[in-house]
Amino acid sequence: MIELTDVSLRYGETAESVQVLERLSLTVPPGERCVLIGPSGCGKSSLLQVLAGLIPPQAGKINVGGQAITGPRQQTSYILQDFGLFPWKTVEENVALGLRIQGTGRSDAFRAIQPILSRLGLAGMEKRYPRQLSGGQRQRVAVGRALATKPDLLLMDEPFSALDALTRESLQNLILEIAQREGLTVLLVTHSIEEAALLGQRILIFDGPPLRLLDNIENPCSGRPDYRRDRAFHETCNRIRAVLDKLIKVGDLQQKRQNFCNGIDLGEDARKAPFSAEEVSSDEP
Ligand SMILES: Nc1ncnc2c1ncn2[C@@H]1O[C@H](COP(=O)(O)OP(=O)(O)OP(=O)(O)O)[C@@H](O)[C@H]1O
Repeated sequence: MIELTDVSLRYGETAESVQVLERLSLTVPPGERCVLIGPSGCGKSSLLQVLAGLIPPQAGKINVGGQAITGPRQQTSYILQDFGLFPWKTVEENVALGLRIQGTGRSDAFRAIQPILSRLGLAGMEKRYPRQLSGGQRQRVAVGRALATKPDLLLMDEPFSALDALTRESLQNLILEIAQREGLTVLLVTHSIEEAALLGQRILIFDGPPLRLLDNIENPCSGRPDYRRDRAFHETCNRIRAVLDKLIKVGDLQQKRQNFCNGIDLGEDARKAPFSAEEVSSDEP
């Protein structure tokens, strides 16, 4: 179980400082795949980093699996958008890194990761360096490294955004299969509506900063075989899109208001522009 209670985070203390989290509370049950989606800069990555114990919040409590988070936790793995691989380490050294940090000897660690390498289609590539791999293979190494330490919580920050559509799809299927089989709790940040609908049993749509929950969409069919082709999948995509469209509309109107304040645009809609998504009705042009 993940529990955040009244968590606040601010970057910096000057006039330009950003309040990214403001008394944010959130609960994710064990084994749930939860997707976070929202505009760029709203604070999603910051939330993951706080959960990973990489950034201490100024206020509030974070509890993962009954443990208060005050720093990185052994059973939490974190996969970054840029893979986070060490270029000077081979595939097996990169995958075994977490185990080595935990104190496992080199040869034991290499033996332990063999099933994972096979599973990820990386067997035979143990001695290669990241530069000798394709983008999809590099991301599989990152997934392998995250899984090698047998985590119960997997945090992923736009893990597939740099990949081509086919590789992306095959890695989404892989994560889905592993998460279901191992009963992993997953928190995934994405900008892709389809990825959110495919992987998230629950989709949290945020605005910010500070990060604010706009909608919480239950998606119980996620993980069903062939869900991508299911009507329910497209309905979920449309629900997410409708909330995000509303946000974009607010952004556009706020920009017009800003222009109006700066004396650039005297349009009627600028003067009436709302400040938040709640103020925009869904049928507003
Ligand atoms: N180390 C930092 N110091 C100061 N400000 C930061 C820092 N990291 C992030 N920010 C600011 O905090 C806000 C939230 O950033 P964050 O990366 O959490 O957003 P995000 O929703 O993940 O964005 P994206 O989708 O573009 O990755 C942004 O305004 C960003 O500029």
